[in-house]
Amino acid sequence: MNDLFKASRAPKPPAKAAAAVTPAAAPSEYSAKDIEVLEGLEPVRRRPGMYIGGTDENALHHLASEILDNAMDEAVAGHADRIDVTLEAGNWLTVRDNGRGIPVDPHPRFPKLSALEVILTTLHSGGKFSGKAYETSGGLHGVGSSVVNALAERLEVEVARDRTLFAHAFERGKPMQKLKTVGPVHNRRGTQIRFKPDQEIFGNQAFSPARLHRLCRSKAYLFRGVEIRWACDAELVAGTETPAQAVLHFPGGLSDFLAASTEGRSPVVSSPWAGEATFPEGAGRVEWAVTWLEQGDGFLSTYANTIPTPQGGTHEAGLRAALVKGLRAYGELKKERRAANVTAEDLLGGLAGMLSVFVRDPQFQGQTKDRLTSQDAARLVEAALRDNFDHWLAGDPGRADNLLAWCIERAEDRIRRREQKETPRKSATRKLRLPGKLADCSREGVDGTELFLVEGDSAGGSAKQARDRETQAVLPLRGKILNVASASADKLRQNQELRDLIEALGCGAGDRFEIGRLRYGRIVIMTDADVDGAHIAALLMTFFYKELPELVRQGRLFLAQPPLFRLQAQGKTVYARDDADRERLLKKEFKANQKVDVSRFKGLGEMPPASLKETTMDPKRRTLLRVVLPTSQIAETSNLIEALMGRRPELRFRFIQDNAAKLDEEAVDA
Ligand SMILES: Nc1ncnc2c1ncn2[C@@H]1O[C@H](COP(=O)(O)OP(=O)(O)OP(=O)(O)O)[C@@H](O)[C@H]1O
Ligand SMILES: [Mg+2]
Ligand SMILES: [Mg+2]
Repeated sequence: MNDLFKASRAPKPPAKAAAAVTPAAAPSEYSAKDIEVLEGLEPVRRRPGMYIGGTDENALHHLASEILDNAMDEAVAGHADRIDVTLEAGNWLTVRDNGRGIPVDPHPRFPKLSALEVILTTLHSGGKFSGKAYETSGGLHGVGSSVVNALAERLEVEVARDRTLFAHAFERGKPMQKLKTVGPVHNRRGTQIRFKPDQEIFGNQAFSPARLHRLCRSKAYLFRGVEIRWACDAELVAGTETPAQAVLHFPGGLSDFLAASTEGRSPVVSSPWAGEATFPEGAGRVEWAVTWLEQGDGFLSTYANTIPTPQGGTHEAGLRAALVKGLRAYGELKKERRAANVTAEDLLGGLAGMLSVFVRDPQFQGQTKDRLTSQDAARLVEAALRDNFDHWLAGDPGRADNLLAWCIERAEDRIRRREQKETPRKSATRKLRLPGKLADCSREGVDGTELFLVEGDSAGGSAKQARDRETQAVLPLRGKILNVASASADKLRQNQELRDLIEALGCGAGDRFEIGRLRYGRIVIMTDADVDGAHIAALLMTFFYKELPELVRQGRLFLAQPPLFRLQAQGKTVYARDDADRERLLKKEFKANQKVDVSRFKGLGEMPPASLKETTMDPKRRTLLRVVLPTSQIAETSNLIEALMGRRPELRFRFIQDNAAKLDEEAVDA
């Protein structure tokens, strides 16, 4: 600060020289006097972006993080075990801890000021530079609390230390008076900071209770030695899911966090990989909890000294390395050559996990700390996790084999997609282009092969796991496909979903249809057992009827019959197609007084792959409906389809239902 002060007094250039070069008041005049040196907290107010990444909602919440991080640092250092976070009406936020309290004695370098005032009004002042007062803190730059102070309309601090309560208040970074000694206190110690973000900087934006509550919850998961009490003005959360009050304390740590975050989603492995380890030579420690999800996207949340690092960094790199190397080594052990193809992307795509490190003297990118850059973290994390992962894999071979098979499948999907992209370039003559989301079967030709058309990516994920990879291919179609009967030929050709479908079939459509190039023996429409599903099935049937009638004529088009209900009682499970079927099965399959557990599938994506296979896909056990158009009725059918699909959308559901019923008599399966 003193250096800066001196710099602002830099000698001015001689007035004469300046006048000789440029006429006074010329617009291009630019000299040393234009160079400003901002003092105290002024730079923070002038350029908030440099300290909190902007002035948007994220930046606003960053203020809360800074204050909470300081309290967490105090807890992680072992001096506090309780933090109260309170959001009041008017956008006032209070964070109170029961730690040591910010020092209030006069600062050796600025004897007229308390350390508290120096901390809050001077950038780069703090107790976390040397690692003496804190071992593994999230704070390191010594700017956090002063930045918050600068950007707060008003900030009030209370410090309870040595049985005395002290108070100090600031407005936009400026002290309102000297530090006040309020008087003696008992049963209280620590720091309380209450502040309201400055509307001059943030406009009308206000703290989001949901976001603050989430933040507090994740901090409590990250450090089991702390209890965070969340409280919020009841009106701010009325009608929302955010509680007005909550006690957040999680002795299970990250494992609890992971369980809560993946509730209701089915994992690939029977139990997560979780644990903790300390780094050698007191360099810190690491805690993690990781699982893999059968469907949908995963997530990896990483933290360093309880600070979220959404852009990852070196700790994440260490985790990736441990996972990939560990899995490949396991593959080698199992003599599974394909494991060598597995990359971090294959492993991480469906991974759901959390990684939290505590390291000394962390390096982050910028004050918002979105990425950890400490070089040694990668090595420390990899070394600590690698052994543990190897043990976990070896400890339960069934679980490890599942994971390996799942990763190999993803690797092969990825390689196939890449090859498909490259094929047209390589061989212009063969011209085999397949849509990226098609999961093809390994057998070639129409003999015994089937293409399943499924509704949406999540059902697609289930179907891919439930299929027989040799003979069954899966193509997920997104959303409602175009209504073919009322769409122009041009529009039809532009529709991506239909183009993908035609590409997958290989035989062209309309006048370019060539049955000899058909790639599958059967095409099976597999949609959810609900109105939407029926609608999509109807649209697809119409499409085949209009564009690929030969396939229908040859009896290659089918409707799958996924169940809507699962009925379970003591070791017995049966599946029902609809309400009537359910009632029938309840009477037929179970005793009258038996307690039967009936669950309804919301969609195919919700069905465990094993059930989907058993009920709907496995050729030995399923029922398929063949779509048949007797030649004599083609003219009539054509009218019907035009009428239903072209102009009367409300009748679509009836159409498919009626037809399904009619077709039932023709139910086939070879
Ligand atoms: N709740 C608290 N309890 C005890 N000391 C605190 C508390 N909050 C802040 N301090 C002290 O004030 C100092 C300055 O805090 P500030 O947030 O400005 O910087 P920092 O935490 O050191 O680093 P960063 O800028 O990375 O947050 C801290 O280093 C710590 O010594
Ligand atoms: Mg801090
Ligand atoms: Mg400071």
